[in-house]
This record gives sequence, C-alpha cells and structure tokens, in this order.
Amino acid sequence: MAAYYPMMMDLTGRRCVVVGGGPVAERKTLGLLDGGAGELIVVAPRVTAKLEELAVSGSIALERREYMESDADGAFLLFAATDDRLLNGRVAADAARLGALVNTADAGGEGDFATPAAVRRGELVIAVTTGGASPVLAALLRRRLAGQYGPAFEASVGRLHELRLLAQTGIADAGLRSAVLRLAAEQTMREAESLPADGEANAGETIEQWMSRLRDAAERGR
Ligand SMILES: C[C@@]1(CC(=O)O)C2=NC(=C\c3[nH]c(c(CCC(=O)O)c3CC(=O)O)Cc3[nH]c(c(CC(=O)O)c3CCC(=O)O)/C=C3\N/C(=C\2)[C@@H](CCC(=O)O)[C@]3(C)CC(=O)O)/[C@H]1CCC(=O)O
Ligand SMILES: NC(=O)c1ccc[n+]([C@@H]2O[C@H](COP(=O)([O-])OP(=O)(O)OC[C@H]3O[C@@H](n4cnc5c(N)ncnc54)[C@H](O)[C@@H]3O)[C@@H](O)[C@H]2O)c1
Repeated sequence: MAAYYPMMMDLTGRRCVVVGGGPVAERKTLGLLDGGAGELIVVAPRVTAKLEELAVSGSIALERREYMESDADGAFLLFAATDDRLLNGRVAADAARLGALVNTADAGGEGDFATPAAVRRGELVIAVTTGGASPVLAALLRRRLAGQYGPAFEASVGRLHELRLLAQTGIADAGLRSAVLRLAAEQTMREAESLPADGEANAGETIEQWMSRLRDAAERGR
C-alpha cells in the first residue's frame, strides 16, 4: 500500500487518454473535463451514451476501437479503465515505458496515482481518498462534504480571493493583512453552515467595505 502524496495538477495543454468506455471510464473522463484536461482522448470499441454525447459535442475525441500501444505515446496521463485485467496491465507497462503517468481502475490501483472523490466549488477543490481501502467511503464523505459546502460556497470562495488580492495591495502591514485574511476565512466558514443553497454571503457589501470592516475588527483585536 502506497502512502500517496496529494497534489493538484494543472492539465492545461496536456494530452490525457482514457482506455475503456464503460461507467468507470465515463467517471474518469468527467473528472478530467472538470479538471481542465487540455486534450482528452477516449479509446474503446464500446462506450456509454454520455461518452457518445461528449464526442458529438466535441468535448472529447473518441477512438472507437481497441487500444494500441501508440495511444500511450505522448500521453501525460493514461487511464486503464477496461474490464480486461491483462489489457489494463499492458496499458500500465506501456505507460511506464513511454513516460506517461498511469491510473489503473482495477488490481488494487496498480500504477502511479489514484483518483480521489472530489467536490468542486469554484476555486475550492475538496478531494478525498482512502487509497483503495474503501472507495465507497470516499464517495460517502464526498457527498457529506458537498452538502456541508453547498453550491453557494463557490461565491464565498470567490469573494475571499478578491479580498486577498485587494489586501495584498491595500494593506501594507503584513501582520494586519494576515489577521484580516484569517478573520475573513473564519467568517466564511461560519457562514457556510447557515448559507442558503442559492444565497450569497454578504450580498450587497462591496469587497472594499468588507475589508474595511474586517480591518477595524483586526485592529481592535490587536
Ligand atoms: C473515489 C472514486 C473516484 C473515481 O473513480 O472517480 C474511486 N472509486 C470510486 C467508486 C467506486 N469504486 C468501486 C466501487 C464499487 C464498490 C466496491 O467494490 O468497493 C465504487 C462505488 C461506485 O461505483 O459508486 C470499486 C473499485 N474501485 C477500485 C477497485 C479496484 C481495486 O481496488 O482493486 C474496485 C473494485 C472493482 C471490482 O471489484 O471489479 C479502485 C479504485 N477506485 C478509486 C477511486 C481509487 C481509490 C480511491 C479510494 O479508495 O479512495 C482506486 C484504487 C483506483 C482508481 O480508480 O483511481 C469513485 C467514487 C467517486 C464519487 O462518487 O465521488
Ligand atoms: N476504479 C473504480 O472506480 C472502479 C469501480 C468499479 C469497477 N472498477 C473496475 O473497472 C473495470 C471497468 O468497469 P466498467 O463498469 O466501466 O466496465 P464495462 O464492462 O462497463 O466497460 C468496459 C469497457 O472496456 C472497453 N474495452 C474492452 N476491451 C478493450 C480494448 N481492448 N481496448 C479498449 N477498450 C476496451 C469496452 O469497450 C468497455 O467500454 C471493472 O472491470 C472493474 O474491475 C473500477
């Protein structure tokens, strides 16, 4: 069992290849699209209706045929998600030889990385993994976190980012700036618990007004 190192990968301009076209390959493909994969190719003789739809809309390139070694050539990420154990092993071996990072959907996650269950709220990504101990537990935790930090949390994260940019230029004192940013994050966490699904925290207050209010609070707390 690997210890696993969590990281967030920028897939802009990267070639990603999914081998297989069943429900598992579909899930990996949707995750790659959410994750901004630059060039996404799915190779399989048989694919789900959703993958078919993504090919028609041009979101993925679909190669409706069996996998060939050349599919691994030039790939940055490779996903072995077929129901054929021997083939998934071959894809992993090709990836190792050709320098692609590989994920295998079977065999205890043999390969270079595992895919976590993820909640996306704008720039916030919450990713959960059990390293193969219980993928279902990862999915259940993902569902709980998605409920706890609902869709409206995206706007809250966006406001925090705007505030941070403004504070970087608008508050010269580094200690005061970090106190303001901490108060803002703490307030946002508290609000997350009471935020209506379609509501926006502090709607109506500009970022400048929010920063000034936080600044007063931080100065009082010094
Ligand atoms: C989190 C998630 C992300 C995703 O796939 O996007 C994910 N599996 C999910 C669901 C899921 N997987 C399975 C079931 C059926 C129940 C069951 O059998 O337990 C369900 C439930 C369902 O389908 O609802 C079965 C399964 N999974 C793996 C094997 C092979 C093995 O362990 O040997 C088998 C047995 C296959 C068989 O028996 O033939 C392997 C892996 N699955 C992983 C990720 C990696 C470790 C993650 C971790 O442990 O945290 C790893 C190691 C490799 C990888 O795929 O990267 C996604 C939930 C997404 C979400 O809902 O948000
Ligand atoms: N990691 C996970 O999250 C997870 C979850 C459940 C199951 N699994 C494993 O993943 C495997 C795939 O699951 P599924 O439900 O998507 O299977 P599935 O049987 O629905 O689909 C298999 C896909 O592989 C394709 N395929 C077969 N031979 C191929 C070849 N030579 N080249 C290219 N594509 C080929 C088929 O066309 C089909 O699209 C399962 O066998 C299981 O071991 C993994």
